[in-house]
Amino acid sequence: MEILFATTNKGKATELRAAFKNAGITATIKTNADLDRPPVVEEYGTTFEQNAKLKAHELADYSQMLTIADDSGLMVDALDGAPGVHSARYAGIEHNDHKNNAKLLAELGGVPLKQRTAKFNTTIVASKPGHFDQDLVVSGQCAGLILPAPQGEDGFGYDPLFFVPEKQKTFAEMTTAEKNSLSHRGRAISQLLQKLPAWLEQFE
Ligand SMILES: O=c1nc[nH]c2c1ncn2[C@H]1C[C@H](O)[C@@H](COP(=O)(O)OP(=O)(O)OP(=O)(O)O)O1
Ligand SMILES: [Mg+2]
Repeated sequence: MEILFATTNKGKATELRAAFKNAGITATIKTNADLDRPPVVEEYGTTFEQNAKLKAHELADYSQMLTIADDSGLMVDALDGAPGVHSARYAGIEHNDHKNNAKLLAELGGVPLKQRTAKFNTTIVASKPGHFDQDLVVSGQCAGLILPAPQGEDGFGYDPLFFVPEKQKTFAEMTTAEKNSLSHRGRAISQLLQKLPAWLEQFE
């Protein structure tokens, strides 16, 4: 089986491929980087589900492949749920992981650790070209704390700031397998893998 993962984020692709492999699924996962001139999707939705559908539908139309997309974000309680759906462009137009992390630390300046609670969400949509009314939608969440300084070198995005109390580690201090075992994305992927076989049967 060949699946397009409609993403420009290499970290997401690494995690999804590892999770599929760990579950014994021998699918070939392509991403936007494997396509010739893939469209750039404007993520103007107000929910994770809307943005995941925008990405899945545009790339499914373009590639005519079975396509999945992931829209994720970090909700920080002390910031009333920000950056949320705006997590990728938190630092503005010329955003990158480093600038986004710096902005998050600045916004939380002085807030004590106990009040730095946060939650990650991933929503994954699976879409079949021509059948967007039958999208499969799954989600996963993970609770943690935003540290006052980065810790760890692995992962991507906000990983060095996201501390998981049960493990006493940030996501950036975990292997891909360990992060997948408890992360928002790992949980969403396990939901996806549970539901995918029955969902695919509808189209046979
Ligand atoms: O596990 C994660 N650990 C740390 N940070 C994370 C994670 N998952 C998403 N993030 C960050 C990356 C991006 O700043 C934003 C999601 O934005 P989001 O639009 O879903 O992803 P993206 O623009 O990086 O890639 P794409 O839309 O092409 O799939 O939250
Ligand atoms: Mg994005």
